[in-house]
Amino acid sequence: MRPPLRIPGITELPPSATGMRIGLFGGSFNPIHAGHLLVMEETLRRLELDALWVLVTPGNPLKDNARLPSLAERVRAARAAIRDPRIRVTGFEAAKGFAYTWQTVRFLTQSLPDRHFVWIMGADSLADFHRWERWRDIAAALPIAVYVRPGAGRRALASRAAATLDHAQIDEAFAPTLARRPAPAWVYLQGRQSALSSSRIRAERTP
Ligand SMILES: Nc1ncnc2c1ncn2[C@@H]1O[C@H](COP(=O)(O)OP(=O)(O)OP(=O)(O)O)[C@@H](O)[C@H]1O
Ligand SMILES: O=C(O)c1ccc[n+]([C@@H]2O[C@H](COP(=O)([O-])O)[C@@H](O)[C@H]2O)c1
Repeated sequence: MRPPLRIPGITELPPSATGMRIGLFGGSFNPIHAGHLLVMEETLRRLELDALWVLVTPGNPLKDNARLPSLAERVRAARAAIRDPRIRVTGFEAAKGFAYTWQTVRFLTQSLPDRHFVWIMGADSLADFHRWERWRDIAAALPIAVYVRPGAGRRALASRAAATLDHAQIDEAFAPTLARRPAPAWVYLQGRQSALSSSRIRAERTP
């Protein structure tokens, strides 16, 4: 029998977790803000997820991470900001030595094949998704939910990834079925929006 998988920050993974629908929300969270919390709340509800795992990245490979606060600080702040017990925060990618999302996705989908994982991203991330390492493998490994973000919608829907995956897009009316669909499958979720961004918060902090 497979030994139980331990992921720091993700408490129990009981046998009853089989079939659970779990959202994976990766980010730099430098810092976490109300826009992130809105995406978590809305995707939990609209995708009818059982749980959501916040994956605090050691560093987005497409960003300059020279001034990124430590992983521990960002994990701590994210935990302090989140009240919903269905949401767990982990920085486990760093401990595993994963620099790229395809590695995280492959590890989780292979280690826990009886869970239904969905990757969650804001619309700005879809616009750049074709620049992610092995992005086609990510899209082939698990369904993806893209959440609307002010100023990013047009760029996202006109992006290379959206065009390549056009055949796999489902109507948002079917969002509750997304997690159980075979990949590739993705949905673009419209809804309440937040114009907040970490970069704006950082800029306002700088004297
Ligand atoms: N206001 C928002 N609305 C929708 N999605 C968002 C919003 N803010 C962040 N996201 C999404 O949350 C995830 C993590 O984002 P991240 O931690 O980089 O925050 P950010 O505000 O985009 O940061 P920065 O401004 O430094 O780029 C990404 O998928 C991003 O698209
Ligand atoms: O794997 C990649 O090439 C890759 C490129 C850009 C972003 N990502 C991931 O996308 C998530 C969002 O990153 P960020 O910085 O926009 O919050 C986070 O989990 C990153 O590790 C991953």
